[in-house]
Amino acid sequence: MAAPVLRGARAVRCWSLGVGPRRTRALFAESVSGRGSRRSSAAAREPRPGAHEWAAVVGLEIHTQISSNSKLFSGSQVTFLAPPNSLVSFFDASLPGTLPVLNKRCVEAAVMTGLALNCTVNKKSLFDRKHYFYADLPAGYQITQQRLPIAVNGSLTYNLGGGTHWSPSATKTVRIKQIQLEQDSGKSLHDDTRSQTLIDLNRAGVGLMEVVMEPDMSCGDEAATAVRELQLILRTLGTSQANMAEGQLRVDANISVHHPGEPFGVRTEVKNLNSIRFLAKAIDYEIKRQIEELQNGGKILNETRAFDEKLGCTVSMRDKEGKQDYRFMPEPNLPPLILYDAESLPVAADPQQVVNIDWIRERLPELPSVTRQRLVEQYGILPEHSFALLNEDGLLEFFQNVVKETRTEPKKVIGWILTTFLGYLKQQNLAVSESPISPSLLAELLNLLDRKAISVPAAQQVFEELWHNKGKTPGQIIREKKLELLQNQEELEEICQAVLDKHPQEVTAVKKGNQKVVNKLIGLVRRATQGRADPGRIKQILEKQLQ
Ligand SMILES: Nc1ncnc2c1ncn2[C@@H]1O[C@H](COP(=O)(O)OP(=O)(O)OP(=O)(O)O)[C@@H](O)[C@H]1O
Ligand SMILES: [Mg+2]
Ligand SMILES: [Mg+2]
Repeated sequence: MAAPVLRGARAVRCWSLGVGPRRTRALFAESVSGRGSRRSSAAAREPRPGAHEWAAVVGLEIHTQISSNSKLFSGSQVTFLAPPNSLVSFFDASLPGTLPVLNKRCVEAAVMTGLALNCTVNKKSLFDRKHYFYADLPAGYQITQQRLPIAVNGSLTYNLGGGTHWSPSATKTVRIKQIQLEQDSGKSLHDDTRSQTLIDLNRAGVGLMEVVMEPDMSCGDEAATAVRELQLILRTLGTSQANMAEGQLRVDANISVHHPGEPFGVRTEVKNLNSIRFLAKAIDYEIKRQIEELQNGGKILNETRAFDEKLGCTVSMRDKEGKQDYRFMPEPNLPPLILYDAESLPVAADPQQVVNIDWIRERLPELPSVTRQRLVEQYGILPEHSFALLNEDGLLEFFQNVVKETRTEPKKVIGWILTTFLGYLKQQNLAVSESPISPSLLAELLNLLDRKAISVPAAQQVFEELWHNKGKTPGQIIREKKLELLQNQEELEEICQAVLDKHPQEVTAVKKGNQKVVNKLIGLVRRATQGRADPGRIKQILEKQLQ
């Protein structure tokens, strides 16, 4: 049962790609009932179930830069935006006679990432040379792990509903085939005015993890959500900053289409996608293009394509038909990479020289999926809110600090954080760390609201003031602007009566049974008190006066 359910759900998500929801549901029903049931001779003449349907298959290769002060095999520094060619050792420039020296920090990062992604970490892995010729690869080969990578057979779970429409059924898992350690290349900068290419080797030799996923996804939205979850995990671990805009995380998307029940189609590979939005767009475009191509009697070539951001389409770069021969060979200058666990660790081992998998496992931080679950249990907030708290850097800490300092229930605090606070930040494009309001100020404001010293609209007004006038406290603002809630019952009763006296028509309508008009009257009283009266109390008084 699992496969058709998944496929149905996937296709629904992708129906904008030309696979309509009605047809998708039909496919689902057919796949279920068709299984194991004998087909009548009339049915046998009908086209096979799924023959007119298309299913898309997506598999990602993700290159992510390891957070480390130095490169994978040399001591050169790793810094973003350093002057060109200022971070290049003799080894990075491939001078003869130089040898690679493996960076332990990069190995630990790959082990940690592998463990967080439920992989088996190989106690022995191997390095290989992958040859290709490009000006920004001075050695003519890249050191990678082709035969035996550092981690294999993992999984990544993500939720398509994420921060808005979370539901258990939108939880998906993609299998991870392997994680391999490899070197990054340099950068080629094309100078069109002088028609020349300039080479910057600062990035040459920086440590990368290539995370290869199995072809388990089926549209841009799934790929985008999976990559976002991976980014969050990498940042939580501290193994990569995974910032796509700075090139620290780059995605190659492999895409094919086929008729359900038939073997997978020929894949194309869209290289070097550097934003989540473009990743989703490129995949959805490519699925649509391939379906159209096949429907028009064409063929899909096993080719490498690029995404043209301006035109929003993919374009052919080079075909893989004559499969590029990378002439893989074992890297002769690096011995097998041996890792240990508590059991295999030699007694006299120098902790500086060995990597102990168990030691790393014990120090894994709380992973995002566990944090979310804890937040839901601890604070009673909705699962989608737990996603939203993790999606913004520093937001969870801010929320927790507010909760610590206020009597207001976390369930109410979350509303202020996700609607008001985040709304203001977004409007001004600010990070949480740049907020003009501290957690204690917001907590103070919520305490006043909790004590019913002010109304909700007045609290919004105080928030606005706090945001724009640094240095003031909620108490000061309330006094200055006279925003205290009207506590005096007699005064409030007088205001209510005055409103009723001024609006005889509304009074008659209510008396005739039109209860909706009461809301209008409450609004009028609120206006008369400049939002300083509690709506619940106004309602009570009005109802009494209208009897
Ligand atoms: N039929 C298919 N449709 C879509 N994706 C596929 C299909 N078959 C394989 N894939 C995906 O293609 C990717 C293959 O990556 P892998 O690194 O193994 O090889 P490669 O792309 O040939 O090598 P390179 O690292 O040089 O790009 C995987 O992410 C896998 O899930
Ligand atoms: Mg690959
Ligand atoms: Mg590839």
